[in-house]
Amino acid sequence: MEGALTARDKVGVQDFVLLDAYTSESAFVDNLRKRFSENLIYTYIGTLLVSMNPYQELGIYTMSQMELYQGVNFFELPPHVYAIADNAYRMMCSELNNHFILISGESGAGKTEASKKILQYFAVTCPMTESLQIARDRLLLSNPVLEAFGNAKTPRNDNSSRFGKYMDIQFDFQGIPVGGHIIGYLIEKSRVVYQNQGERNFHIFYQLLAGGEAERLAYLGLERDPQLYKYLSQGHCAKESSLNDKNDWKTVSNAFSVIDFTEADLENLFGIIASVLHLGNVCFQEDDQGCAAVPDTHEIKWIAKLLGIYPSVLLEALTHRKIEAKTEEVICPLTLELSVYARDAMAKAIYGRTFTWLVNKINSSLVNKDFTKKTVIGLLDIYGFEVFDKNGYLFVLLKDEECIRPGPATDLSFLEKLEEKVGKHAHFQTRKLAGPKGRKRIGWMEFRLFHYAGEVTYCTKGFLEKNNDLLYRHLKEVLCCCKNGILRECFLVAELESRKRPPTVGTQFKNSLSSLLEILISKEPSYIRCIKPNERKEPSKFDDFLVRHQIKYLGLMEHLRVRRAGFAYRRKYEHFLQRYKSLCPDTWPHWHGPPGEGVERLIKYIGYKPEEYKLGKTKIFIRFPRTLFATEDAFEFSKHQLVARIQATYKGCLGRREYVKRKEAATKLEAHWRGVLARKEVKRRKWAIQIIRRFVNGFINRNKPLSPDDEEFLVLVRKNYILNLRYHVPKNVLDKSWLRPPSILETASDLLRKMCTRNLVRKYCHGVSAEWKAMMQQKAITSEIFRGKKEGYAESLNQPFVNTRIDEGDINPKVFQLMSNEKIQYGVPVIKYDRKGFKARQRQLILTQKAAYVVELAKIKQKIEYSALKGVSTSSLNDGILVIHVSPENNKQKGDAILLCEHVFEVVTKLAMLVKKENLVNVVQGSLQFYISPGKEGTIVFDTGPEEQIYRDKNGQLTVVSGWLGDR
Ligand SMILES: Nc1ncnc2c1ncn2[C@@H]1O[C@H](COP(=O)(O)OP(=O)(O)OP(=O)(O)O)[C@@H](O)[C@H]1O
Repeated sequence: MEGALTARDKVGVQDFVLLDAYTSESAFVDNLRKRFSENLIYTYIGTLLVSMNPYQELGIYTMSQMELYQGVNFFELPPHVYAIADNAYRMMCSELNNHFILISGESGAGKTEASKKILQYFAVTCPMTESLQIARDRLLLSNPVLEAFGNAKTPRNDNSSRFGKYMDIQFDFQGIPVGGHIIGYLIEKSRVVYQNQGERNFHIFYQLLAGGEAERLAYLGLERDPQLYKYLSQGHCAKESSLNDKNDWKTVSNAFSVIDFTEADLENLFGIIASVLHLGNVCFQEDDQGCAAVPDTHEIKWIAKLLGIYPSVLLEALTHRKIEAKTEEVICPLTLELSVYARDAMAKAIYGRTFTWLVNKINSSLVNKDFTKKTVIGLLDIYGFEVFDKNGYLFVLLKDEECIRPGPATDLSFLEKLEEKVGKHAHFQTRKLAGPKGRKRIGWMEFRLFHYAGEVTYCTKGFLEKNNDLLYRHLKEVLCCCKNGILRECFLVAELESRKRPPTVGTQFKNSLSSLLEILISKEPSYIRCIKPNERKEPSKFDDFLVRHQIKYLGLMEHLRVRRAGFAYRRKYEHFLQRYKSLCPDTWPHWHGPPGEGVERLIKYIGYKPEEYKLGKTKIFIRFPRTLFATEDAFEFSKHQLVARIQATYKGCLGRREYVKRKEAATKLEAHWRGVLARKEVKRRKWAIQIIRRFVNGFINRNKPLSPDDEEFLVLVRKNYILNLRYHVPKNVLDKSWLRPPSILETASDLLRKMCTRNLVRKYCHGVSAEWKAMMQQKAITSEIFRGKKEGYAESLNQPFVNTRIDEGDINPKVFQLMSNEKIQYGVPVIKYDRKGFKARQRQLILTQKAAYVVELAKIKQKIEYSALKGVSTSSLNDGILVIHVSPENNKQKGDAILLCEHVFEVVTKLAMLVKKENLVNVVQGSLQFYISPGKEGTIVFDTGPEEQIYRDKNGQLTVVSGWLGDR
């Protein structure tokens, strides 16, 4: 596609600057025709775009085309309206300045279409955020609404704009369209009440009738047929096949909802539109006095209802006029003609002001409430110049004078005034001033101007009236008091109070122009010149004459000549320097001298040849586009390097900043941490000092009464002692060991020791059986008897007493036998038990029954108590001799028994326990006496020796030798 496009562009030249015969109008037209025949409707003259209306869809406004032109250098692609839009946009973004695109051309040449294409281009290609989409939609949808109210069908253009329009599109710093502002200039109000043959009123009337819902029409008192309305049918083309009013109504209704119109707004708005239609149908009749009267008030009632006025008040205002005479107000009736004038004036006034209200309303929905700095691209679609047979209006200031002149002013007097003032001007002619030849072509009421664009004849009929644009005060008062919300805003009571004459159309136009100039002067311009190829709106038809005519009055040849002869490009020094300063080290990044000198230095550095440029007072002029393109290319190239450098510098800067930040943070952290550590250390040392001090004090005051200084020390001592004691607690009752306490803990230690012993004893006692207990009691008695008295006692402690111990060997008959063998008649009392009691003592030890032993002893006990047991003797040495002393009751009875006993301690203890006699046991040292029977008494000598023995010595004395201790 692109390739094909490029190939087709070879048809003719795409920039008139490249035309060889650039002074020839024919060559110019030829080039246009050639390209037009190939559907190439756009051609450049330098940066100006010439656009031919193709009157057909060419498929050159697609999304892919928009993408193609986005961000591309102006001359790199074939000429296009998108290239103009993109160029302005990119310049605005890069230079952050304001731009406007001026679109001019005759009516029907394609200005409105071009501005719509530009708007769409921005809407599609500019960056967008979700929140700003609504602003974009409103910008786009404001167009159909404005067109419905401000466009109309004319013979030249089915959708002719009947008002001047300037639209600002506002962009934020990122190039996002964020809002807009529209200025409407001088809507053609006269169209509301009158249309020439082949023309229509504004579209909205027809759209409402064709598309409005039945209920809405009924509410407004309207019928669908536009022919029924005088204001819609004068041009005899109310139903135009090329226009689809029904569909357009839908578009407009939808747009209303997006641009924040409320239901009340719409009711008021269509109330006004319907009122205008009803007004047109109000008919007047002349009464007998020649005054105007309304025979049928049907329409009046509808208007009164829709605008909220009393019908009688409205009726009076349409047929009467208030005249202020000194202090009085006089109401006088109007003639039929003046009533018609008043009616039409009212229709024009309410439509005209409603249109202004509409523009303001749209503006308030487009306003961007963020007040950050915006850059704008303005779109100026200026009125199409129309060359009619009769031109009814010319904006000449001189006219104004005639309107406000005292005395009767007529159209003829105006013409005379013109002749008087500008009659001598070469471009002005009237019938009177024309020569005999020209006179035939010009009427009495006409004058002719020789415009740059061509000759135009103007008719002065109705001139003053149109210029006056007067709405009778009476009607104004009525409208100021009406209930319709929109009209209440449009007609303010303050206006009535002002005695100033309202500005004429001419003055309004003049004012608009000067304010427009002010808006434009601060912006960078781009131009689009639209050309209409034929009058019949036919595609592919190229009317040489018509085109030539437009080329002429659009000044295109002139423009081309200037381009070729002069300098293709001119730029203020500041802007040029600002853009290209990066190309020269002296001007980059800042030039501090005058901008002109900076530019000089810059172009010298980049090597401009003298013939390529000229330096003016404030601007540089570059002769050839190629010079500028080369500079631009160099700039593009340097941009990348610059970007890299800026990026590197910026990154470096960021890096350094980050480094410094981190370093500072690290230093802070370090300092803080050190502080924390130091404080901790100080605290620790302080604590240590205190502890040491207390310990020292503790040592010093160890033997003094307790003082706070010793406390720590004591705590430690206590703690240590207690902890140590854990491991040295005695394990049993016999263990008498105990950890030596420090002096301060002696009392505590004693207590603990007692507790411990008690505990061990309790534990021990719990574990002691009855038998064991009994034995222990016996052992206690043993202790009483023998402790410290008899050798071997300590060793005996470990030997338990056993109830079953007594056997034949226990009370050993050995001694007895020893005695009897020696024929010593020692009698040993034999204890015998029979059931009849203690009867006999036999010389026999008959204790065979172990169990009987105790029993026998028990029995013996009683007997011995009664009878003869006097005591028991043992030696203090380590022998087993036991002598039981008995005092015989008679001579027959034997006395003491001498026994040798293995377990002497046990036996003696048990005996003592049985007998219960105090001091029963006698532990003797050296020897003991015994008595068996008279004459048989003797001594037992106890001795120690290396060997145990018992023997009788020569004297018959019994000697008992016990082993040295340790041997047993
Ligand atoms: N680029 C185009 N492609 C296709 N058709 C176009 C193009 N430009 C204009 N037209 C056709 O020409 C008609 C008239 O164009 P447009 O309304 O833009 O003229 P204009 O210059 O704004 O006229 P006026 O000054 O009367 O408003 C459009 O309705 C459309 O049918």
